[in-house]
This record gives sequence, structure tokens and C-alpha cells, in this order.
Amino acid sequence: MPLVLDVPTMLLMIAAASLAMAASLAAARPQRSEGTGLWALGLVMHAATYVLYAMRGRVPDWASIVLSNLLLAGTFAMALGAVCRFRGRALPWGRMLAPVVAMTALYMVFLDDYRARIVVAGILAPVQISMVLWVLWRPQPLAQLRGAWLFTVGLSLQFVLLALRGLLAAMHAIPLDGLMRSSPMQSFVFMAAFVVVILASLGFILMAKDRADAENRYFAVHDELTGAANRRALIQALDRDLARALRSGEPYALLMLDIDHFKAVNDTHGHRAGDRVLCHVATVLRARLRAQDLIGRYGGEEFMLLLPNTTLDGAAALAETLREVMEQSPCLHEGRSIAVTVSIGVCGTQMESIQDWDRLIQAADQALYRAKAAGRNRVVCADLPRRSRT
Ligand SMILES: Nc1nc2c(ncn2[C@@H]2O[C@H](COP(=O)(O)OP(=O)(O)OP(=O)(O)O)[C@@H](O)[C@H]2O)c(=O)[nH]1
Repeated sequence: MPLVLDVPTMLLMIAAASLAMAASLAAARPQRSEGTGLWALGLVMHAATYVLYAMRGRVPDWASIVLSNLLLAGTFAMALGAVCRFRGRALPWGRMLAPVVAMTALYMVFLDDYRARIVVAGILAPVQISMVLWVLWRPQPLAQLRGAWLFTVGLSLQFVLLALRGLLAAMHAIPLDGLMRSSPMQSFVFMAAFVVVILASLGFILMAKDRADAENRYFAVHDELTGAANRRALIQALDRDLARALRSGEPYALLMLDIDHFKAVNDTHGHRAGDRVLCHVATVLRARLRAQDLIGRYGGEEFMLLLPNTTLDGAAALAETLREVMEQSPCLHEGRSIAVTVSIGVCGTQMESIQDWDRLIQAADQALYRAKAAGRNRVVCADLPRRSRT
């Protein structure tokens, strides 16, 4: 038995699904919108398209035929814009607007020719969908794969059905009696539009959610400004490293590094220059450390470097190298060169107890304090205090 559904009901169901999905996107909107706002706007346009379709015969043809399809082409234009935003690209206004203009012009020309309009939609909409999918997957796939796949499946379904209907219409292989006349092909296309709205929107929500989750995971352990490990991650790493050093008997070292006269940098060059200097220091440090070392931002302008399997002498030599490199690498900011020097406290030891990490930090901190007191831009090694036994 052929599947024949009541057309106005089907049209209004698609409009309702589009609005529901637009509301879900607005509710799930992450901190940085990254295209979800554009896709939600596209869905509202999609809902308006189908409401106008449902009013065929009750409103003038320019509204239910030309305006509705202008909005449909606008929906795909918004999808293109949304995906570009999500990928961090500029909005391709030309590629977004050209199909909308073409669709409007051709629908005005073929106002009285339903078959020709079906053929036009069967060409222009798939072209728009191809552009969306091209941006989504090129030059390399997104990290948010499961959402991207769902979005792709949804749009591909729309592509296939619209293109197939356009082809069959062009070949006069299907009867076309107008939008409001039910037919199996018509019902399939409308059911697909319903499913497409849900799949593509859920896909987009998943993409945004997966990205937000990844960012949350990243910023739970990284400093937002410099990308170095944050204080929490440093303490966790220290705990883990020291337990390993205790088991293996390997030495362990820790550096406390503080930028000299950093307040003066802020006061003289401004806070943004200060931020730039912090990033510069993190970059210079990162370039000099081994893969197993960890650099973290311990406080405002204070960095901590964790050096597994490193003796006190080795750590002191590294600290001196870092101090020299820093002195020779001024930070460039808005055409100005800002001199940067650092003071470093070094602490290294053979592990005696798992609880030693607070002693290490304390000793490195005291050494740093002595480096500051001795005139800055220098390295001082700590005498590790013995644990008081109670
Ligand atoms: N731009 C910027 N400044 C920061 C940030 N965090 C802390 N600061 C500033 O760092 C400065 C630290 O100043 P002080 O503690 O006096 O240290 P200092 O000027 O480096 O002096 P010494 O350490 O004794 O050489 C303060 O002015 C803070 O406002 C940050 O994220 N960005």
C-alpha cells in the first residue's frame, strides 16, 4: 500500500519540529556560540518555510511559493554559515547569498510551473548542501566526529531525496499535481524533511557539546592565559611523580621561577603587555624542557617546573640556561621590545617519603626568595630542610 500522508499536517509537523529544535539549540547554546545561533536562525526560517507551504491557496502565491523557498534556501545558507563559524572561518557571504538570490529569481520565473520549480529545488538545494558538507569535512575532519556524522547523515538524506525528486520530475517520471496533493514521493520528501531537521540539529548540538566538554576538560588542568598546567594539575602531577620517584629511587627536582619586576611591566606597558610577557615566558620555557618535564603557572607571575629523574646539579644547570635564555629573549609586543629576566629557586632531592612534595615546594620557594633578595636575575639552590620527626 502506498504511503500517503495528509499534506498540511505533515507540513505543520515539520514546522513544529524545526521550532522545537531551534529552541533546543538556544537552550544548549554553549558559552561561545560557534554557529549554534546561526543554525537556530536557520531552523526558524525552516519553520516559516513550512508554515507558508501549509498556507498555499490561502495566501498570495508570492508568499507561499517565492518567499517560502527564499526562506528554504536561507535555511541552507544559515547551515553553511553555522558550519563555517564552528570551524572558525569567516562567513562566506557570496556562497551564502548567491543560491538564495538564484532560488528567488527562478521561482519568480517559474511561478506557474510546479514541475520546473521542483527541478530547480532539486539542483540548488543539493548544491547548497554540498557546500555545507564540504566545509564540515575539509581540509580535515572535525574532532567532534559523532555530531559531524549525524549532521552529515541528516543533510545527505535531504540531498538524495531532493535531487532524486528533481531528476524524476525533469524526466516526467512522477506525476506532479501541486504541493498540496498527496503522493508517495511527496510524503517521502516531507518525512525526510522532518527527520533531517531532527538529525541535523541533534548533530549540531552534539558537536557543540563535545567541543565544550573538551574545552572544560582542557581548562580544568591548564591555565587559560599561558596554556601551561594550572596549580591543581601541578599538585596532581607532583603527587604522581613523587610516588614514582620513591618507588624507582630516581632523583627529582623542582624549579620555582618568578618574573622580575613584573609589576613594572604592567605599570609601564599596560596589562595586555603583561599578559603577553607571561605567554612569552611560558613559550620560552616550553621550548627548553624535555617531554617528561612539566611547566605550570603556580601563581600570578610565578611558574613551577617539575623535572622527573633530575639531580640537583642537573636542575641547577638547566635553571641557569633558562635564566640566560630568558635574558637574551626580550618579548616583542606591538612593536616594542620588553626586556624579561627571571629569578629561579632550585630544589632537588632523592625521595624519602611520599609526603615530600610540600617540603620541595617550600624549599624551592625559599631559594627563590633568596634569589630575589640577592638582586634578581639569578639562580639559587635550596638546602632541603630535614623533616622534623614527631
Ligand atoms: N598582566 C598580568 N599581570 C598579572 C597577572 N597576574 C598577576 N599579575 C601582576 O603581577 C604583579 C606582581 O607584582 P609583584 O608581586 O610586586 O612582583 P614583581 O613586580 O614581579 O616584583 P619581584 O617579583 O619582586 O621582582 C602584580 O602587579 C599583579 O597584578 C596576570 O595574569 N596578568
